[in-house]
Amino acid sequence: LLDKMLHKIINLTVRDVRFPTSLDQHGSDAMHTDPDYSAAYVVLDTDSGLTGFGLTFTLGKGTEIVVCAVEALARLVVGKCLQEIVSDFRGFYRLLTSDSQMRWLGPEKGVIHLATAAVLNAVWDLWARTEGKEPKQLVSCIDFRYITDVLTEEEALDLLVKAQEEDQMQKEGYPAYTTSCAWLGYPDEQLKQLCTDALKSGWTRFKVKVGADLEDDVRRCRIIRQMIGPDNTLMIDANQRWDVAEAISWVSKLAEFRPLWIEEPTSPDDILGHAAISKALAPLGIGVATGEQCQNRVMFKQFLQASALQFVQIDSCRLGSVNENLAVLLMAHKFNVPVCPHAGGVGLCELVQHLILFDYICVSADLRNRMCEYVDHLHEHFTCPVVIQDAHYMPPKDPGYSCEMLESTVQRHQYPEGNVWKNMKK
Ligand SMILES: C[C@H](O)[C@@H](O)[C@@H](O)[C@H](O)C(=O)O
Ligand SMILES: [Mg+2]
Repeated sequence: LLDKMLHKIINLTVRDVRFPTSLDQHGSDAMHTDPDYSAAYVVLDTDSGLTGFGLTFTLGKGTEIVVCAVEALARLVVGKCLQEIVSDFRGFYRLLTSDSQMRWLGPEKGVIHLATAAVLNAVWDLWARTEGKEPKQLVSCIDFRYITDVLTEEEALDLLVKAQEEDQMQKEGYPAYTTSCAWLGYPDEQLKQLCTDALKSGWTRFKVKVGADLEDDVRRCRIIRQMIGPDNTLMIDANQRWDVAEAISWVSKLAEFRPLWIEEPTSPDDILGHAAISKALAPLGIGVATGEQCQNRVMFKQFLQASALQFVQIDSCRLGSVNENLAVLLMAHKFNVPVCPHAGGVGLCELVQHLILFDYICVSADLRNRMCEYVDHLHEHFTCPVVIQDAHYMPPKDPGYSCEMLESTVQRHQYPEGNVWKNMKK
C-alpha cells in the first residue's frame, strides 16, 4: 500500500473551461446577470500514472485570473509525493495558504483561495483514488489556526464519531432541493413549465431568485407557492443585493409566501448585518442562509458566534477544499446549526455531495432542516456525474472526488480556443 501511495506529482496543468450559460440565462441572479459557468480545471499527473482532477468554480472572465493564481501555486505541489502531502496534510494546507509572498494576496480569501481550492481538490481526488480514510486521519488535515477559541483538535476528535450507518444513504440518498426552476432571467412561462416538470419528478423543495424588483418577486413567489402548494418548501436568494434595512423590509413583504430562508441578503462580509437581519426576520419564521461567498473558516466562526445565520452553506470551491470544509462542518455541529451546502455552478454538485454525505455519516447524523442544493446544468460533462433519484443525491460509487471532466468537453469549452468559443463574439 505504501508503495502505491508514493505517487510523485510530476506535472500540474490548469485550463480555463467556460460554458456559455448566460445565453439562456441559466444561473442568473440579482447580481450576476450574465453568468457563464466556468472552472479553473486542474489535472495532477504522477509518476505512477495515477491522475488527480480538481477544479474551482468561477464565472467567465474571472477564470483567467484564477488560472494565473493556480499556476503560481504549482511550484509548491509539483515534485511532492502524495504520501508526503497526506502524512502532514495540515502542513501542506499551510504551505499553500501561508506562502510568505503569496499570502499577501489573501490570506485565505479571494482569488488565491479559489486557486488553493482547485489544487487541493485535485490532491483529495488523487488521495481518494488510492485508499479509504479514517476519521482521525481527517482531523489531522484541518488547520485549527484561528479557530481554537471555538474548536480544538481534541474536541473535533470527540465530535467526529461514526454517527450513522451508511446503509440509509445507500438506499435513500441525501435530500436535495432544486434551484433550476427559477433563475432570475427566466420568463414566467419557463418558470411554470420547469416547476411543473420538477414536481412531476418528485421535487418538494424549491429556491427562487429575488432581489432586483419587488413586484417581480411577489409575482414569481406567488406563482411558485401556488404551484407547489402549502406543504412544499420554498427558499429565496438575493445574492447580496440589499443593504441591511432594505433586506428586512423587502423580505417582510415576501413573508406571506413563507420562505424557509433568505439567502445572501446583503454583503457576504457583513456578519453583524446578517445578525441584525436574522433577529428581525426570526419572528416571521424566516431564517438567514449564507456561505457561497463566505471567505474562510474564520468568517464562518464569527457568523456562528454572532448567531448571524441559521443555515450554513459550505462551498466545495470557495473554502480551502475538504480541509477547511471539515472545520466548518464541525463548528456548525457544535453550534447546532444545520449545514445546507451550496452547489450548482459547474462541478459543485459533484464535489459537495461527498462533503454532505460525510457530514451525515460522521458528524450530524441528522436530516432535520437539512438538504443539499441541486442545479440541473452541465452534469453531462463529467465522467461520474451526480445521480439524483426522487430528489435525493445517491452516494457516488466511483473512487475519487467526482470532478473529472470529459476530455472532449474540456477541449471544446477551453477559452478562447475551444470550438464553442472560437466563433462567438464574447
Ligand atoms: C451565479 C450563480 O448561478 C449563483 O446565482 C448561484 O450560485 C446561487 O447563488 C445559488 O445559490 O445557487
Ligand atoms: Mg445562492
